[in-house]
Amino acid sequence: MTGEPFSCAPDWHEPTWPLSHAEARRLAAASTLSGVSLGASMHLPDATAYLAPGVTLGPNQRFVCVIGAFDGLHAGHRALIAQAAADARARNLPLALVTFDPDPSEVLSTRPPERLLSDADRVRSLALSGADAILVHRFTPELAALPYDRYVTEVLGGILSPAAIHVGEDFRFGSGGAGTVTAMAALGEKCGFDVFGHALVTAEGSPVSATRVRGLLGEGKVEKAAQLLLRHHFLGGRIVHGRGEGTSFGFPTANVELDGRDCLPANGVYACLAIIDGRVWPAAVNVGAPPSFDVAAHPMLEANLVGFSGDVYGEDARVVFLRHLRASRRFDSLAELESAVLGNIQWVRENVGEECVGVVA
Ligand SMILES: Cc1cc2nc3c(=O)[nH]c(=O)nc-3n(C[C@H](O)[C@H](O)[C@H](O)COP(=O)(O)O)c2cc1C
Ligand SMILES: Nc1ncnc2c1ncn2[C@@H]1O[C@H](COP(=O)(O)OP(=O)(O)OP(=O)(O)O)[C@@H](O)[C@H]1O
Repeated sequence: MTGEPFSCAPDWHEPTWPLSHAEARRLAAASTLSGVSLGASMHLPDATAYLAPGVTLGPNQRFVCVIGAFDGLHAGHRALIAQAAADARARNLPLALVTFDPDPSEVLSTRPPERLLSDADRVRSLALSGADAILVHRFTPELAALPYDRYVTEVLGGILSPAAIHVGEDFRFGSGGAGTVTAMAALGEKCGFDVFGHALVTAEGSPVSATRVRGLLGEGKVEKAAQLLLRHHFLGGRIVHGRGEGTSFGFPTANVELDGRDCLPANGVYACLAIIDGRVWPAAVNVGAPPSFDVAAHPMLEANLVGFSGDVYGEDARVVFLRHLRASRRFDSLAELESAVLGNIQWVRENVGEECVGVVA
C-alpha cells in the first residue's frame, strides 16, 4: 500500500490480438495483483488494519470511509472508492476502506456464492487503490447480529472517527439490514459525520455487481466479465497430477487443483495466461471433466502451457481467463479430440504467444 495519489480506475482496455509480450505482462499483472504491498499491519482485537506510512488509527482520528464486501473489486466498487478518495482529498483527510473477512455472505448464507477473489486477494486489490488505511473486520455471527448504529459508533468508532461514510445507494448492513443510507444519514447527523449513498455504476443499463459478474462467468462470458471487472478474472491453485493421458495425445496438461469457494467459469475451452514461478505462459485451458471420457463430472481445470516442456507438479499457478474459445464437447474418436485441441492450442500460439515472458520485463 502506498498512500500515494489515487488510481482506482486503471487504464483498462481490452486486449488486442495477437498479444504483445508487454500486453501479456500488463494483463497478468492487472489480474494477479503481483507486486502489491499491504503496508504495515496492525492487529486489533477483532480486526486487522493495513496502514500507509505515517497513518495512525484512534477514536479521534478523522477518516473518510468506504464500507463494503468488495468481492471482485469491480468497476462499481472502484468508482465508489474513487469518489470517496476525491472527498478525502477535498477534506484533507486520510481515506479508509472498511471491509470484512470472511466475506459476510460466507457467514450469512448457507450456500454462499462462489467468490471472485480470495479474502487475501480482495485485500490486496483494495491496497492497489492507494488508500491510507484498510480495515478488515473479522466477520462473525455476532458482528452480523449487531445493529448498524452500534457497529458505526462502537466497533468502527472505537478504531477511528468517520468524518464521512461513502457507500452505494443500495447498500444496507447491520442486523436485519436496517443500516440503509437513509438510516445512516440520520445517525450521521446525530454523531457528526456525512453519509453519501452513490448512484450505482451501470453497464448496458443495469448495475455492475459481483452477482452479475459471477453470472457472466457462469455462462463462460469471460470477456464480458472482464469489462465489468476492469481486469480479467483469475483463479489460483496448485498443479497436481491428472490422469496422464494428455501426454500420449500430444498435448500434455497441467491440472490445477481448485478451491471450491472460487468462481470457476463455465465448462469450456479458454485462451488464458498461466502464471507460474514468476513467468507468464500462454495457455489453452479446458474447464470441466472431459466429456469424451468416462470421468465423473466434477470441477476441474487443465492447461496446456504453450512452449513449455518439463515438470510443474507442486507449483502454484494463477490462470487468467482471456477469451472463450468454444464449448467443451464429446468427441467420437481420439483423433477428432486431438485435432480440435491442437487447433485450440494453435489459436493460443498465434494470438497469445509461443513462449513465456517474465512477469517483470
Ligand atoms: C485446450 C483443451 C481443450 C479440450 N477440449 C476437450 C473437449 O472438448 N472434450 C473433451 O472430452 N476433452 C477436452 N479436453 C480434455 C482432454 O480430453 C484431456 O486433456 C485429456 O483427456 C487428458 O486428461 P489428463 O491430463 O487428465 O490425462 C481438452 C483439453 C484441453 C487442454
Ligand atoms: N455498481 C456499483 N456502483 C457503485 N457502488 C457500488 C456498486 N456495486 C456495489 N457498490 C457499493 O460498493 C460497496 C460494496 O458492495 P458489495 O460488496 O455489497 O457489492 P456488490 O457488487 O453489489 O455485491 P453483490 O452483488 O455480491 O451483492 C457497497 O457500498 C455497495 O453499495
